Amino acid sequence: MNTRTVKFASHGYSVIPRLICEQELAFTQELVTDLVDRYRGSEPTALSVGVAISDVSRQHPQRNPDIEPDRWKLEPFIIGDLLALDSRFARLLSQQSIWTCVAELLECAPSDLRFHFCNLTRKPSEIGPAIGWHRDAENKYFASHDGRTLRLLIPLQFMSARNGGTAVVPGSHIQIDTPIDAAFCPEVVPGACLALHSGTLHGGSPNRSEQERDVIVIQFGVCSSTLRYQANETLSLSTREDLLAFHQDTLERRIVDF
Ligand SMILES: O=C(O)CCC(=O)C(=O)O
Ligand SMILES: [Fe+2]
Repeated sequence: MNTRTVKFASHGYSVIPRLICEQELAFTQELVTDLVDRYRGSEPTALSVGVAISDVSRQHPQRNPDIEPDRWKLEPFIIGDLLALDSRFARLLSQQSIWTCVAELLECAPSDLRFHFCNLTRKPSEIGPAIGWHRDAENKYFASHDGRTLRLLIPLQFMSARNGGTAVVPGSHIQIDTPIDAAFCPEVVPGACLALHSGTLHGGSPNRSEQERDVIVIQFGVCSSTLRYQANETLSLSTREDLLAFHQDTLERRIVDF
């Protein structure tokens, strides 16, 4: 086992430098800009898989103090099922570096890994809401019985405490009663990522800075796990090969359409 895997197992999180290359990052940023524009332009498919800043602010006013929900009905907080909205996200999701890294952290062969889902979670500058303290293992969207899932958070801008970065409580996946006072907000540069163990307590403050904070969240699991909850998202439970084939197919269809 390498040092990163040992540290991840004991701390419950890891900052992985240079997960994706500059070119991949730039491509993903373009896709996200497009997607956010589609949401702001009220495209029904984008709205149907999203949660607006207005929704979260109305539902949890304490998470977004002083923000008037009605002003932000077309500002996305979360956009889910990215592959359904733009098949080009398969290019990011099938990156070899991502699968190698996740297999290492979940201590399995890359062929045993499964993609669960991905989304875009945003804390827009000045109006981004806080995210309450939680453990992903307890979510009712996509979770396994054995807790062997992992989330990668890939920020598209520099992420830190200043712009509502994701704060983690180190060791809280092992020591269940670790106090939240022990939380720490790692700095993550674009192209790097924050990997989270499913049992690690995490959350984050509102973003009142002038910097955007867009994060691509990807959840992975292993093929041997049975699932407690399973969402119906495009290509859920795919292998890397399935995603590559989907991506290839999309490229060929685009060429034919052209
Ligand atoms: O966006 C964040 O800071 C956290 C997102 C998160 O907790 C999750 O997707 O599980
Ligand atoms: Fe989470």
